[in-house]
Amino acid sequence: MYLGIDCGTQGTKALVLDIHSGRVLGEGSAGHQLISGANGRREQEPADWLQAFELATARALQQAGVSGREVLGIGVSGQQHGLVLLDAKGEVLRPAKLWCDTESAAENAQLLDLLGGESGSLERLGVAIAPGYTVSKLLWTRDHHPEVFARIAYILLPHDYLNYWLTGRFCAEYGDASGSGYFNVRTRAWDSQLLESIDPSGALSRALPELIESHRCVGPIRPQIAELLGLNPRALVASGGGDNMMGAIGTGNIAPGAITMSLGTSGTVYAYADQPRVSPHPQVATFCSSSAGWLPLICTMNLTNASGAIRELLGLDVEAFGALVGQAPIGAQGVLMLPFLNGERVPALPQATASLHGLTTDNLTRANLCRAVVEGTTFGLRYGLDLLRDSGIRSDAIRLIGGGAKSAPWRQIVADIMGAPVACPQHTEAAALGAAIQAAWCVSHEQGEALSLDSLCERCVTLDETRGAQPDALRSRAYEGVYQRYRELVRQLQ
Ligand SMILES: Nc1ncnc2c1ncn2[C@@H]1O[C@H](COP(=O)(O)OP(=O)(O)OP(=O)(O)O)[C@@H](O)[C@H]1O
Ligand SMILES: O=C(CO)[C@@H](O)[C@H](O)CO
Repeated sequence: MYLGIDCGTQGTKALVLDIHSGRVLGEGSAGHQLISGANGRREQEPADWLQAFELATARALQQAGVSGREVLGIGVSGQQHGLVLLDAKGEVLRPAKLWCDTESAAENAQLLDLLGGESGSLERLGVAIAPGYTVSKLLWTRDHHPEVFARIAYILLPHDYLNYWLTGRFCAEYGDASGSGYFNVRTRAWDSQLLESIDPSGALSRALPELIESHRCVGPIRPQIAELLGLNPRALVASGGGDNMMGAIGTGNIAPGAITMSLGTSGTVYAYADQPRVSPHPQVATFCSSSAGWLPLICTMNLTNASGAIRELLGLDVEAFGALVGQAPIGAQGVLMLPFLNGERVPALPQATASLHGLTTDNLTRANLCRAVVEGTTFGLRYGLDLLRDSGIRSDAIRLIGGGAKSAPWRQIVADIMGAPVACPQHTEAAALGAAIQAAWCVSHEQGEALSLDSLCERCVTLDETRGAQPDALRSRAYEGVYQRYRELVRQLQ
């Protein structure tokens, strides 16, 4: 048995994978609190993640009906880019700023200037640092909390922190590290010099963890944590990775050709690449994968947070919301929503606010509002997919995951807007599944009987034939006009 954990924004999900049958035997989840501020602050207490880890694990084991003592390995997936700061004793110094924090957007702009703009950043790091990346949070901490900054002894990403809690070892792996903004994706090494421009004393560079390969284990679980979680004290903890990297493994996206699209709190679209072919488009992030390759990705910051906001405003549950989306026609009778409630990364509009366009007395209906938010958020993903396509990435078929993928009308809208067939894996908790699969891969290496990741994915990732969607040429054509209107409104905002 392998345990896969995904520490996300809204909560932690856990699942138990039987590696021989490739079946998920049980799943569990537990929520997290979000600390929000009007200035774009989005933070979480790492202690919350630990509590949720414990609860979600207990629930998954209970549903699976297996003893935790059967667990041979644990894989952890985490929200990318979050900043966890520890003091010399390994204690958390302050709440973690998250991937969706835009309070530090000004610091990102400052660092981008230092790097010579987006082109300078692309040339030096292989990625153009964007609001939300870890590096800007370090500069923000220096300028807003100098007393905390002075005590930094370890800099970790969320999943690195959970691995540290599990094993007592400070380390990082390439996939998640590549989203830090102080990592060179071509050479797969930290860019310590960039950190020295934030702190010339060199203390930040010294606080960076050691990097390990994706197929390695961090080490055995600490006895007291094994006892707390009711797990096998000999269980090994895998390198783990960022949630998108793990989602790639959990959708079998570990070779060029496939596209994974996630309709979660963030919207992401990503592919696998076996070379770091850096796109000339600064909004395409050529991250490393957590399967020994690269992961060109685009990320939108407004997806189910925006659909959820409209849904809650109208007092609807997800079923009623989906039914209304299905009732409205393509283009929501002229109602178009730019859903940038949280600022936006792709298109690059960190300071943008959301807006509704084209309202008249005739079209202001609940159904049109629901349709407009789903279409508006999906257009953001199309905008990103166009950038990926323009960078030479194939998108013959889309593997759709995340909460929004549970909605049949949304799946059809994705197929029509992207002009590509959509398939959903059996397990939409792809990041937790990917983490469990990666754990089996890492443990097999540790035991000297290396399994191929390919064969593991083939066994554990299956598609759900009942939840696919095919694009329809007529509908796709109808969407093209609406999408061009979206692009024009985005251009005006830019
Ligand atoms: N049928 C549905 N239609 C529309 N939205 C849905 C549906 N089912 C779930 N959702 C939304 O999906 C969201 C959760 O998605 P998901 O679990 O993928 O998020 P996530 O990004 O993995 O979470 P986290 O932020 O914790 O990482 C919730 O906001 C929920 O309202
Ligand atoms: O910021 C990104 C990707 O760059 C998000 O997808 C987070 O990983 C969400 O957890």
